[in-house]
Amino acid sequence: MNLLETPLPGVFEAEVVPMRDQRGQFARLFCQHELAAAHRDRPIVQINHSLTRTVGAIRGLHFQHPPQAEGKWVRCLRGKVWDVAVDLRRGSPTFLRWHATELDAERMNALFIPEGCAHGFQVIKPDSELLYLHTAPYTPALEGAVRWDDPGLAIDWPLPVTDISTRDRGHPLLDDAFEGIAA
Ligand SMILES: Cc1cn([C@H]2C[C@H](O)[C@@H](COP(=O)(O)OP(=O)(O)O[C@H]3O[C@@H](C)C(=O)[C@@H](O)[C@H]3O)O2)c(=O)[nH]c1=O
Repeated sequence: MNLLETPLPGVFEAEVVPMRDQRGQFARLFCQHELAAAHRDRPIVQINHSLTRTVGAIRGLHFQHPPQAEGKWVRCLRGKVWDVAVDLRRGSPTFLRWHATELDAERMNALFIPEGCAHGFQVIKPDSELLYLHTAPYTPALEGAVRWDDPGLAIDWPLPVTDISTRDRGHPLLDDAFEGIAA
């Protein structure tokens, strides 16, 4: 596994080097030791999966507030998505900046989104499946979100949006008083 820094502190991309033979391949998807610079000693407490059918569909941008702020590893198991992390951490040198990378099932690369960053993605290939490893349990009462088209973020989505949940369409925009969330 190769761990790559991104412009956002604490956001990392992990590259996987699958072992191939005549039967197919074998790949290590998570290794606390090899990914320690990103993952540190956080636990993995939930593993989730999603399927998103339509090219151009967007999910996000989601995070959880403390005391259940979560880090998550996001990987595409089928298809390809444009995956984005948004820095909402109060006092961060990259506050309100975003970083995106393509997560491609053929590359098996993953993105680590730390506590205090929102996450979302847009589908590039139909029927894309994502696998999430979470460091905190899903806690609906502490869910937070920012809107995919917030002008204060100006995220450069690669495709027109073709599908989005009613909830994600309705998140409020950030206002000038927003100072970030404690991570
Ligand atoms: C996220 C989540 C949802 N659910 C339920 C709630 C709801 O009935 C259904 C679908 O939930 P959502 O619409 O929130 O699913 P979705 O929009 O796919 O939510 C996900 O979006 C991406 C961008 C992320 O980063 C994830 O952490 C997660 O927030 O599944 C769980 O039971 N556990 C979970 O961890």
